[in-house]
Amino acid sequence: MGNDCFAAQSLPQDCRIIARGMVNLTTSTVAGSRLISETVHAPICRRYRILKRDRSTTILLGRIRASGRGKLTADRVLTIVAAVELPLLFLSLSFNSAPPSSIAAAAIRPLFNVSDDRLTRDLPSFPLEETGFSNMSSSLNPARGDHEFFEDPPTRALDEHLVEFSEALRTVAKALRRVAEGKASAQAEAAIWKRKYELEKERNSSLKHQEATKICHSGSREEETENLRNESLMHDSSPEKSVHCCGKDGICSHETLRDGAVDADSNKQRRMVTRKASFRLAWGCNGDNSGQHKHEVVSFEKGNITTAGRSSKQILLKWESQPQTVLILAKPNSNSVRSLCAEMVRWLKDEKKINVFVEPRVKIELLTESSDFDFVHTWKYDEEIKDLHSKVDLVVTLGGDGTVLWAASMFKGPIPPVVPFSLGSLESENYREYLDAVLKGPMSITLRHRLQCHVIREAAKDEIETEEPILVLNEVTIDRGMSSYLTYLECYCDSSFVTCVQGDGLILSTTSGSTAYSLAAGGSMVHPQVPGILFTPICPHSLSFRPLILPEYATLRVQVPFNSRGQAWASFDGKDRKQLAPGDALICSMAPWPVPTACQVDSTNDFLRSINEGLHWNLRKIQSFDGPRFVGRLSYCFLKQFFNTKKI
Ligand SMILES: NC(=O)c1ccc[n+]([C@@H]2O[C@H](COP(=O)([O-])OP(=O)(O)OC[C@H]3O[C@@H](n4cnc5c(N)ncnc54)[C@H](O)[C@@H]3O)[C@@H](O)[C@H]2O)c1
Ligand SMILES: Nc1ncnc2c1ncn2[C@@H]1O[C@H](COP(=O)(O)OP(=O)(O)OP(=O)(O)O)[C@@H](O)[C@H]1O
Repeated sequence: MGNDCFAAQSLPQDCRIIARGMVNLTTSTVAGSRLISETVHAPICRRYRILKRDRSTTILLGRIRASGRGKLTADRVLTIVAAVELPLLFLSLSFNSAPPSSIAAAAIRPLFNVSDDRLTRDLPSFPLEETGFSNMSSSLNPARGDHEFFEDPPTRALDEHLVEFSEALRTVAKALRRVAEGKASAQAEAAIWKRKYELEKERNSSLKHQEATKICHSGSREEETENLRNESLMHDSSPEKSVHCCGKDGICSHETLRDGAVDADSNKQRRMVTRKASFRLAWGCNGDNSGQHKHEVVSFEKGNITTAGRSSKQILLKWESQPQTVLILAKPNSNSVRSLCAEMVRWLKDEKKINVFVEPRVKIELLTESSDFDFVHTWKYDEEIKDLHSKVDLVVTLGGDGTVLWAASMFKGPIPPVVPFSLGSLESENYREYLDAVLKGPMSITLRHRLQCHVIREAAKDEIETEEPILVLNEVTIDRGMSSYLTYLECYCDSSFVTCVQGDGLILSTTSGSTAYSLAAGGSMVHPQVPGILFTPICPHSLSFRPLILPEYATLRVQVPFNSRGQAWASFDGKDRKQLAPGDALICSMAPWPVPTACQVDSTNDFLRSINEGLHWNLRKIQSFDGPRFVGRLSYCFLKQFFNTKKI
């Protein structure tokens, strides 16, 4: 429905518009020779009444003062342009004096194409006190209220017609949304296939260079590093030329870097040509550093299904060439972090001969401290962050969990291994030893899965481009924001309806994020290597709404229905809040780029230590024992024996 116009000449003192559905009205009033225009949005009175509700349709009755922000008076001539949005069902006018039939007919005819007779007969009257209009009465039918009016048989016929029309429009809207969602999931799938293709390409090139690798492996590590350096400096070659791969089990990473930028900070103005260090991932048993690669085997022989060996064992990262570039990300506004950062930058440069990147803010801080830090690299424009993953071998974070989240949010695609330095657990004097071990490898890592979120806007349903996907390491939250109403969210999993969330909101969390907001909302704590998506309601207004854990391959859709009383707000790892209007949806699936984080011991040990030390999980006073002595003695003997035989 486009813009329908009607003109109402010689308006009486006050008028009201009753609108069902959403409507934008532009009123232009002529006062003397002046034309005053203003746009009045439908929910101006914010008084909605739900007249009908079923699964697909909710009809809202909104009462709008046509005069909006200014009163209309008899000496003004009013022109109303109704810019009608979906789903407009009904629009009528009523006036406190003068039969309005001709005016209303003029109003309604272009909208609904109904005859004058019908309109005159159907025109309603409403109890005026409800909307704050005093001393107003209908000249047509003063005794009938709006409820009565909507029960009126001829109007009901019109109603049905309009409901049908609205439903047709809703179906079209749904189809368009499905197209947009299809596109979003196709994009995600394309990214996965691209990654697979890249891995396959790397594997093929590794086979080609197997001979070269043999020679490379026969030399010492130092020689290898030296060779690689020389080679990278000598050859301005293509990635394929300079790739070295072992061709063994596991996933190899070989990407070369040609940073053509002139190092402006250096007086030498030399051209920096560095190679991104390659590494190999191997799966083994817990604590087994042999790098044994176990595949999950599901066999089906003679009708018996058996599984042998699980693939998700501790993952080891082995460097195949020495890392040369480290990005240090430091928590702002902390003196201890700042001094540790300066010390670490100097140590990496002087002792390890490693190129260091920091954020522009940190470089300024370092230069304020001493001009010696001009060797430190940084970037000028945010767009340069996009290429950072191809330059950096390792990311070191100095701060807490928030700094790891910050690091993850900087890399909107692949991310190099992250070494988190939590200041509480790792004192500054220990960092050399730990970082030295990490640079040498092999190191245990945890692949922390991220979620990929797409916001699909109802308003942009017919646009080809959707909003950029957002990656989260902890969770995406959809909550009620400032609104005091319950959120009302419809949730679907792979196009199956899951449930409606009525409460403060919903958290879709990764297993890494299971110890963060999801935990506070009653979700379970899940080992980060367990592949899954946590579905945790926030303060649900239901006694039986328990949190769920869904498989990692699920695609979840959270939809704000049209009949939601309030809007919803999505936030990503506690940041970047986005408003979701009725009709908008958020689609969430596992991202193809996990965050590899270095372990202090191994995944399980780190996880259990973090919940015990960080969250004081199940900390309870030990029960006092005052039973008969011999039982105590027995227990003591048993424990003594146990500790003597088992070394823990
Ligand atoms: N009620 C809550 O518990 C609540 C409310 C809002 C946000 N959060 C969490 O805060 C996170 C943002 O963290 P921030 O540091 O930027 O904000 P912040 O500085 O407000 O820190 C929030 C706290 O959550 C902890 N935290 C973050 N991720 C964690 C994880 N994976 N496991 C255990 N603890 C974790 C942090 O250590 C910090 O103590 C959000 O992703 C969300 O999970 C929690
Ligand atoms: N490099 C950075 N630039 C901008 N903001 C950052 C950076 N690193 C961390 N932050 C932000 O600073 C806040 C605090 O960081 P962080 O959580 O690491 O510190 P913390 O709260 O002291 O540690 P913990 O997680 O142990 O409570 C977080 O909101 C995080 O997003």
